[in-house]
Amino acid sequence: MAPTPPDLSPYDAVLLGSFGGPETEDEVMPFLRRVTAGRDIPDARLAAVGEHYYARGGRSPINDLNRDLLARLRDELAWRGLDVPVLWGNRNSEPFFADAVHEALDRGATRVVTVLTSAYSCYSSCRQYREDLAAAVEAVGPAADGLQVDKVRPYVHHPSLGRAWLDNLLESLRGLPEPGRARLLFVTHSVPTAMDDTSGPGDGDGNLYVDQHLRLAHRLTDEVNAVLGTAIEGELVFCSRSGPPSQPWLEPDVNDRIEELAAVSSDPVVCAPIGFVSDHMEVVHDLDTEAAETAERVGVPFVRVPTPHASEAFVKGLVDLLLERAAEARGEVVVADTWLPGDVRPSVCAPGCCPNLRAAKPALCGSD
Ligand SMILES: CC1=C(CCC(=O)O)c2cc3nc(cc4[nH]c(cc5[nH]c(cc1n2)c(C)c5CCC(=O)O)c(CCC(=O)O)c4C)C(CCC(=O)O)=C3C
Ligand SMILES: [Fe+2]
Repeated sequence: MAPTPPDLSPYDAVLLGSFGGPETEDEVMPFLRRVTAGRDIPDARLAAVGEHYYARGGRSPINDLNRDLLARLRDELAWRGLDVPVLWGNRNSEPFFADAVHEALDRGATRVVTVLTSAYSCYSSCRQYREDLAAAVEAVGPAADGLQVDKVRPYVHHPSLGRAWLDNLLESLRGLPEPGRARLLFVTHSVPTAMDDTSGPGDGDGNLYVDQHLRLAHRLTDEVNAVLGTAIEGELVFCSRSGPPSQPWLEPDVNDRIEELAAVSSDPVVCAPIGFVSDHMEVVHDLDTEAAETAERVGVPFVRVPTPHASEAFVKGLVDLLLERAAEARGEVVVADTWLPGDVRPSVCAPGCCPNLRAAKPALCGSD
């Protein structure tokens, strides 16, 4: 019997949704103001982050990486015989979500399925994207009345993401003279503790953001040790804290932890930035530049594990997630593929999940 051909109906367009970044020096300050509008980010922090961008000619790697991801998503969809427009939109730089909505309408789309470059649950990783999608549809006006925008579930649990990280971790560890002596630091973006406390469906205990990272970190550590026959220890650390010093953010900071570890051992630290899917500024600046310098200063070897971006398994997994979402939209019974213990999050967010702690705003892709 021939296998059933993949079916993306009822969707007639795919949207790759991302954070965005500047591409020229002139775009740096407007981008930073857009990202931090209405937030308590000290001026000194903004100036410092501006310098990270200026040191690279004002160009963040994120948009180029997304152009590449877009091309590979198109190839993978075409390879599976799926002929749909694949659009790209960002929260904080061109093409904005509203540009993507215009393009969807121009291409005759009526129902769009979105996949984000953010895999986790919390306000910054999920609801803020949903709010910005709602604002974009609103800004386009009546022309967008017939357009429905859905998204795939937070995909930290998906086996393809886990396996892409596992492959990259094994390759990095095998490059060391004594892999068993490595210390694994799983790195993600710090957020205010209040944002982590309220992350999740709203009827639970919160802390879903940290919990999802811990589950992926544990599984990866176990798999690595099983394959290599080692007893490597892994832990979760954070990067890119901003906010005023008075506001508590998730800790420990990756640099502080490297210093602490160096005080007791000169074993190598292997940093896997599991909070990110590609090498954007948090990775190339905060890890490859800053954390690498910290490690050098305190005398421990530093290795940074490649992000899943370039992995074929990762792109195939994103297409599997789009197809899973389509089957769900058609009312089929879907058993979500998962690599981690604990609940898979739904693709339609619950009312009040991962709340905006400043102001309630309309959001798409939810049941509220
Ligand atoms: C959880 C999370 C992710 C991961 C999920 C996802 O991928 O979305 C993420 C990604 C990113 N964050 C990015 C850039 C920035 N984030 C900032 C500020 C903030 N991020 C926060 C959280 C997150 N951020 C938070 C709580 C703030 C404080 C202000 C606020 O509450 O909103 C600032 C302001 C300056 C500063 O304070 O650092 C910048 C410039 C870029 C682009 C990098 C590039 O250009 O290559 C990317 C991918
Ligand atoms: Fe950020």
